[in-house]
Parts: sequence; C-alpha cells; structure tokens
Amino acid sequence: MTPPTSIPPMGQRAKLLDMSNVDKVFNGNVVALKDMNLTVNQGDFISLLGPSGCGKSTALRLISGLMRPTSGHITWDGGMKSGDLGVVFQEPTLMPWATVEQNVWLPFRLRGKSLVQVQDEIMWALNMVGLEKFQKSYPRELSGGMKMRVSIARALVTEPRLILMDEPFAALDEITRHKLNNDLLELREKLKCTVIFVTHSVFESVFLSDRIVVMAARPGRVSSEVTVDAPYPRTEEFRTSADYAELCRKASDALHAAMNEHGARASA
Ligand SMILES: Nc1ncnc2c1ncn2[C@@H]1O[C@H](COP(=O)(O)OP(=O)(O)OP(=O)(O)O)[C@@H](O)[C@H]1O
Repeated sequence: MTPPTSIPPMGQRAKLLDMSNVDKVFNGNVVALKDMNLTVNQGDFISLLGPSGCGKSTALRLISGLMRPTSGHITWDGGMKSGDLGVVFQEPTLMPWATVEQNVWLPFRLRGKSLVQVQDEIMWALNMVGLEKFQKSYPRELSGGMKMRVSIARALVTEPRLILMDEPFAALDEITRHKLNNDLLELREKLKCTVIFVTHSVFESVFLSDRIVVMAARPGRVSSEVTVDAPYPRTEEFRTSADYAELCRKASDALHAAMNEHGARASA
C-alpha cells in the first residue's frame, strides 16, 4: 500500500504492456479489431475514444485476458499476475444480497481469503472512495454514484497494476459524473495507478486523460492519438479554461477524422 511518490512525465514512464498487431474476428467474419497496436506505460491515464462499434470494449476484454486475440500478441512487462487487474463496468454489478464490504471482498474471496484476513485492505479501499461508513450497508441503500464507488473500491482492493474502466459513468447524471471524474483524478494522484478508460465523451476524455487514443470503426483500429498536456491536478478551473476548450476541439477533430476514415474506405 505504498504507491510511488510521483508519476513520471510522459516519455519517461516504464512500459506496462504492449498490444502488437492484434486482430479480433468474431464468428469468422465480424472483424472487431484489425492490426491494433498500443503501448501502455505505467502511470498513463488513457481514454479509448471512438464511435459505437469500433472495438473499444473488445480491446479492454482482450487486455483483461477474458478473451484471446485471433492473431497478434498482448504482452505484460514482467508477465501478468493474479491481482494485477481491476475492472469497472458501466453497471456497478454489485451482489444485491451482500453488504458493501462483502462486495469489495469478492476479488480476495475468489482467491480463497476470508473477510477477516483482508479486512484492512477492504477498509483501505472503502476509505479511498469515501465509503468507510457504509461497509455494512446493502446496495439498495446506496445512490447510483455510491454504488459506482463500491465498484471502484472492489477494482482497487488488490492494488492492481492496471485499472480498466468501460464507460463507468455513462449511466449517471451530469453532476454525479463530474463529481466522480474529480474523485477518480484524486484517486489517481494518491495511488499513481495506470488507467484505461472507455468513453464516448470528448469532454470526459480530455478532462481525465493524458493520452486519448482515438479509434476508427470497421474494422476497429487506432486512428490517432491526442496528447493532453495539461498538468494534474485538474480542477473545475481547468474544465472552464480556454486550454480545455482548445483540447476538446482537437480531440473532436480527431474523432471526426476517424469517423471519416470509414466513409473514405467505404467509397474507395
Ligand atoms: N461476442 C461477440 N460476438 C460477435 N460480435 C461481437 C461480439 N462482441 C463484439 N462484437 C462486435 O464487434 C464490434 C466491436 O464491438 P465493441 O463492443 O467492442 O465496440 P465498442 O466500440 O465498445 O461499442 P460501444 O461504444 O457501442 O460499446 C461490433 O461490431 C460488435 O457487434
């Protein structure tokens, strides 16, 4: 539970994993990803931004190891070990019959550890998301934003090297979403963790990430990358700044270019 003191600047970060020439084909003919290449470095906050169906979730599932590429390789620096990965989905996916602490216990429970054995880790994770007073509550007693915090605590509890987040705040109202965006950045400052975050929102991707990987569809692939070189911590001041507006314009242009790539290919 001792994170590194700071995240090195981009360009000086150690490599965490590589996706090299990854293809994913479903049912023999649905080409979800074609020749996807992505290097993830320790401390990166990467957003995968792209139109519906461009393979963002498929890329996350491949990185998580839940699914294997049809061809190509995903290689973790030093290999991938149990507990290296935390995953947060769009729905909090909590067990309704279990308390908050029992839900957060799940990744350890699957590894045969009792609740008592990992009580400190669970309380640490709940503390990180500001829910330490709700350990005995049930999901039905929590708001949508609080349920999502439990889901984040469950992803953090093993102190993973990488956190994958698949549109985690898309179903939340705007105010809760902004609050959780702020809280997620605070968590990243504390834990110096590496995050890959799937989103449809240009605004969210610019606010959160230091790298925006823009994807194109049919077949899904990396179209371009936008570097968000605004310093952290990012505050509400950043959200209303001219720099933020300019970066959103840049990301939006890259997204439109990615969407036009498909049009250009289709008419070629
Ligand atoms: N298990 C599956 N079987 C068949 N086709 C699939 C499967 N999973 C994904 N696909 C197809 O692969 C393509 C990429 O899907 P994916 O869900 O990764 O895209 P996405 O960018 O995450 O989309 P969205 O933003 O709408 O969530 C789509 O055409 C989808 O229909």
